[in-house]
Amino acid sequence: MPGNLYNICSNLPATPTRLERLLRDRELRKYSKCLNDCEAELPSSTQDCFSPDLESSTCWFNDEELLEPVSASRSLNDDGERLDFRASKQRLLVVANRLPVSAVRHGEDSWQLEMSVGGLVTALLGVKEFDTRWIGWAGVNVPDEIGQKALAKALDEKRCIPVFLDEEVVHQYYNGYCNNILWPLFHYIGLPQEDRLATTRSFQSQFDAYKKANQLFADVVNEHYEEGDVVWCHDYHLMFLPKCLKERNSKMKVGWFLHTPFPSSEIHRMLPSRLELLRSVLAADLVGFHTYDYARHFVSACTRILGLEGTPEGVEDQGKLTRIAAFPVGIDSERFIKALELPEVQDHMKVLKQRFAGRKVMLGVDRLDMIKGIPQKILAFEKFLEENPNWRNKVVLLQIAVPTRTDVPEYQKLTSQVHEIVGRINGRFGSLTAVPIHHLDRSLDFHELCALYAVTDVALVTSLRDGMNLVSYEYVACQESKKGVLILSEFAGAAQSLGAGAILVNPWNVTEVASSIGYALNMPADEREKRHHHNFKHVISHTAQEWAATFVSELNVTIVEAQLRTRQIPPPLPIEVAVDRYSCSNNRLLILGFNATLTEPVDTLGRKDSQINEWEPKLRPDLQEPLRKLCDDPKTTVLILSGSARNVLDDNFSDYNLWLAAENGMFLRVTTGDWMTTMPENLSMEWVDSVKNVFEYFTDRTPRSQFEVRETSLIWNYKYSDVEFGRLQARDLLQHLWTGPISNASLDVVQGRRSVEGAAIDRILGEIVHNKGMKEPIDYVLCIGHFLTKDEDIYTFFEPELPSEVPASVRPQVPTQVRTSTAGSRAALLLKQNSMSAVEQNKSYSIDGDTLHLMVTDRISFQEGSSVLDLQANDYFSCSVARKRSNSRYRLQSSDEVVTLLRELADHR
Ligand SMILES: O=P(O)(O)OC[C@H]1O[C@H](O[C@H]2O[C@H](CO)[C@@H](O)[C@H](O)[C@H]2O)[C@H](O)[C@@H](O)[C@@H]1O
Ligand SMILES: O=c1ccn([C@@H]2O[C@H](COP(=O)(O)OP(=O)(O)O)[C@@H](O)[C@H]2O)c(=O)[nH]1
Repeated sequence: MPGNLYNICSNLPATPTRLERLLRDRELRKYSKCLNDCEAELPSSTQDCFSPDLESSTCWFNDEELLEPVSASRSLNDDGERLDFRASKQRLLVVANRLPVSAVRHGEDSWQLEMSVGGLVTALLGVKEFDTRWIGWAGVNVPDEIGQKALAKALDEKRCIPVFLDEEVVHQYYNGYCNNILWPLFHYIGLPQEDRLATTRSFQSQFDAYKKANQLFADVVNEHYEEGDVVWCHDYHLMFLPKCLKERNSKMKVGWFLHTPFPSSEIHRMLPSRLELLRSVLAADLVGFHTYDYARHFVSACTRILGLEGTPEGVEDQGKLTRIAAFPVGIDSERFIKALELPEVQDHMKVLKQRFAGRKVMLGVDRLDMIKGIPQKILAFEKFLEENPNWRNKVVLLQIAVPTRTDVPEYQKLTSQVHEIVGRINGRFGSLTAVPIHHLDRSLDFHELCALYAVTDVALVTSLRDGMNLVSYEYVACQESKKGVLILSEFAGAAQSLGAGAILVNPWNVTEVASSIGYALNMPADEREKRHHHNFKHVISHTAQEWAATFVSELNVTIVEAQLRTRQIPPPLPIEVAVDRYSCSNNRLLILGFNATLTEPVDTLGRKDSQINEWEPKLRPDLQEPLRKLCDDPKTTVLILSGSARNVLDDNFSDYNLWLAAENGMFLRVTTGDWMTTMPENLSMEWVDSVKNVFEYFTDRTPRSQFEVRETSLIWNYKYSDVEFGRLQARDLLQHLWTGPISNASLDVVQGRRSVEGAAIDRILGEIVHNKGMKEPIDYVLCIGHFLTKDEDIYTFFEPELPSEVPASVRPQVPTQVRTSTAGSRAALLLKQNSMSAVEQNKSYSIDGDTLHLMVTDRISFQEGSSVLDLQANDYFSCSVARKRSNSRYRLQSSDEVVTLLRELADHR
């Protein structure tokens, strides 16, 4: 989950870390909710917050409830006084293509507002903690001023603000670019197959309209924006919006959330406007997705297509970090549960039960969209009937297919296709008195839908891809008494959350879906109960309210962090001084990066995607001579520290007398010796937090799995979980770890019998000191490299002035056996007794059945108190190469300047 809440101590330091800020926020929310809940128990006269009217059956939410004005959340201050949060409620501008209501015109200045259908609206209507205004399109063309004014007024009562789009823009932007290009592509359906030239032309004009529409949304946001507002942009319709907003006001807090899947970068790269869209989204401060998979795809699109740096936190471009995280949405479960008690809903339930007495009822509720897999669902049902004649008069499928995007030709084709299949099957298996499929081409009101959810035996969700699928959540919420079975597509985001209780299916496999129908219909009561229980627990504890609160909280914290981490551009390295101090010193350590430091500069973006991975760095020829001289100087130790693989360093440096650390320090060797493995032990907190987030996310969604934090490792154990589901989740978890938070970290993931483990160590320095048997302390350190953000700790590792009580978030991670003491302006490196040398920790593997064990052995310890570093502040030079912002003390423009510097040093023995 985003906003990991571990490692929180009660004594918060003066500068709280991100985690601490998030925790405070969450605690405050919980407290506030708790008070609200208590107030809900009081007689209504004592409440000053609005109670939703659930009596309305004509629309989902009544007027006041639609966007409930600020409710009174109360808390106590430190002195026990009551505080009213009303004044401090944060203003939230929700910007989405779709408003929660769609407008129908009844006269020149008269409008009727109807509830919009779709998961985005459902999710956002659950958001009640903020002072919210909703900006969007009312789903209708209003060319005249009188109409626009009247509609704006009607919407204002619901705290909605319209964006007026003319018919042509809607056609090109909404029907065209959004629903005919982005929607199918993001759901892996591909791009439209039309005449090539026509397609190219329409791509361009539709993309232009898309940008224009996004600018119109931005204009309305700007008009209503007040300083301090959070602007939360939603979905694929508004990928261009973050850029438009930030260009106008770089201080605006902008978040963007995608409700659909984000596809693999291989799919995204098909999009002609792939670069522009990614860059525009990255202008946001926080970018959210329903699942880690989608987030990972997005990060890899940014790294592969834009050539940017992916970090565990997000994507970094020239020192600007866009935070990327998973925020799985939920529903307002209480609303559904309470609705079941209402007389209207009870009446509907009674009618339905009578109508289908003696038959099992299966339910499908979808917008009539190709991603929902409606034909596949119906064909599977047909196959089930075909293979199970005994069920033919005993089961019925109710399919609610809400018309959607009806101006898009693909949707029109789908409607005819579905009608045709339903007709054929009803003709084949129906009788004079009953048909096996009841297909409704319309939406239902809230009460009817709740009743349907409550009385049906099986829900069938067969999406071919689906961002989340809230219908599955709603079904579970309404099944507390019946304990019906959920058959759920593994391609819906919800599969990751509800997979423990659902029967997961591949909707393309009609045979599998048909047999799952049989399994569900015959499932014994105790199994149904167990499965339902898992899912119900999840649905009521992961609500839409919590989703929004977490997102906004994370956005606020991201902004504070960005301000904190705004780093100075370091001054140019004073080469003369560096050389002068070098010549005065007796035991020097030179830590040199490789890529972009000792190699020719490479322009990543100038090369094609496929070339990025293939390029192999080569030591600059003009560096060979100075480097050899430096390596041969007995007073100088040279360490090449690189992300490159061992063979790359071997190829370039085998002939030199120096130390090589490959794969970001995972492997180490002196060129006269063999490669050794360094076993990560001291975890960088940044790294650990991201991994914990992932572990927590999966633990939360995999019943009976646990995760454990050990001194040197994190373990996720699913041996008590359902075997199949556990394996499935482990696979997703692993995949996410590899390509996401740990893609660049120095650690190993080990898969044992049903467990996933990771650990990290950085002890290279101790090994060098030990191996060389240094008698004199190191009195000069020069560290230069094009180290990326995640590796920048190397620059501050030796900082003599570093205060010892700096908060963990800004303190460089110092291995436990290597500590800098900060007496005066000197740093002393002490190696403590019983600490292990990195190199003496040898990893060995053994395979036992399907278990891979990893063992660590230690052999050597250092003498207590031996001081190996005696560094004056002015004998330490950390220097970044070709980076705009950095934690280093100095900078060099390019590797050309590195050549100049190393030549000079080589000439001063
Ligand atoms: O606004 P429409 O064009 O009529 O379409 C309705 C909505 O469809 C999509 O919903 C998605 O959001 C849900 C909630 O996050 C999610 O559960 C579902 O899987 C998605 O398909 C679309 O993303 C929305 O923008 C539309 O409003
Ligand atoms: O007649 C209907 C049928 C469905 N829905 C709602 O539409 C949403 C569908 O959301 P989901 O996430 O399942 O898919 P989406 O349509 O957003 O792709 C759910 O909240 C349903 O309750 C509705 O309002 N009226």
